[in-house]
Amino acid sequence: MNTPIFNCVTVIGPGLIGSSILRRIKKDRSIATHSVAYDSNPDVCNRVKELQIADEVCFDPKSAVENADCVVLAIPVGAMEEVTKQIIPYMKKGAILTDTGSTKASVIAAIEPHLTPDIIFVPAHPMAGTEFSGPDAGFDTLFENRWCLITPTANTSQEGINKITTFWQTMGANTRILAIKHHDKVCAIVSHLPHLIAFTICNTADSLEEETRSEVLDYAASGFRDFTRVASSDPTMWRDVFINNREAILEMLARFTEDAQAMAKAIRWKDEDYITETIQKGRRIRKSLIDNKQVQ
Ligand SMILES: NC(=O)c1ccc[n+]([C@@H]2O[C@H](COP(=O)([O-])OP(=O)(O)OC[C@H]3O[C@@H](n4cnc5c(N)ncnc54)[C@H](O)[C@@H]3O)[C@@H](O)[C@H]2O)c1
Ligand SMILES: O=C(O)C(=O)CC1(C(=O)O)C=CC(O)C=C1
Repeated sequence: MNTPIFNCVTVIGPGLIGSSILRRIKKDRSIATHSVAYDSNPDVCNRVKELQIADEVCFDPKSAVENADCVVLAIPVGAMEEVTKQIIPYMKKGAILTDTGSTKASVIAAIEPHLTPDIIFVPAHPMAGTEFSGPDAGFDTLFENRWCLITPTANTSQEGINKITTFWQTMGANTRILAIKHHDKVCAIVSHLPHLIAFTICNTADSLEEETRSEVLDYAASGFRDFTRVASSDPTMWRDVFINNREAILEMLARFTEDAQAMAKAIRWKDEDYITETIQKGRRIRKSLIDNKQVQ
């Protein structure tokens, strides 16, 4: 076997994303010879033990990170600062610290001030997931053929970028380097706004008068059903994403609102061309996702 990328990888927060990384390491030892898991919730630690997806489970952050060559923070973006403060004093010199957070400017701002010069920080974000969370939700093929976006800071070394690129590529992902602000704008439109809309449409349906609300549940066709899948995502994760990428999300929401108003006007004035063109654009986007194998 070739030399593994890392001797020891520690995953902090073995939920959907973290447990998928651990499962992939179990399957492919060229990623790491040893894996460690730690979670602030002891029930999660015990479940990871039962599932046997990590070589070692720790119940405190210090012992979890002290032998790691790479520590992956797979926790909600609002918890990044607190956990960084807990682990930095105990990390090995020259170790890599990386994360999977859905927002990047806020995560970097939370982590960077607490770094010591001997730790290499490589921010990353796998564009893969589901509406489920927790250690039971993960699976080893989650990152297969999906993008992982890497957003180096001015201090990230090329060696660190190369290692994390190989780490994600070995887990099946395609990688791309993005500027931090650009990442947050792109994710605001492709991921954060769709979730905001899904949560909101479900709330709107729920606040209808009783008679209509029960019919929503009885007759929900696939259009509404698809929104409910996205809307069943984890509240802590999404609360943190909305608050930590608020500028970009509010900008995309303003643009969306303008376009929705334009569509409303076209419907009011029976502007068939505008309506048809808008629907055709949607169909073209769906087709290009299918062509790029990003949906079945
Ligand atoms: N769910 C997705 O689709 C998805 C996709 C890509 C990236 N992400 C990002 O990856 C991260 C993890 O998301 P997830 O869906 O795997 O979440 P998850 O809820 O499945 O798992 C997160 C885990 O972190 C633990 N945790 C929370 N605070 C902690 C703390 N202070 N110390 C230690 N452990 C702590 C929780 O107990 C939980 O087990 C988030 O930053 C999220 O934005 C999520
Ligand atoms: O596939 C889903 O259901 C997801 O919500 C995954 C999804 C997304 O919006 O695409 C969610 C958050 C991320 O940070 C990346 C991926």
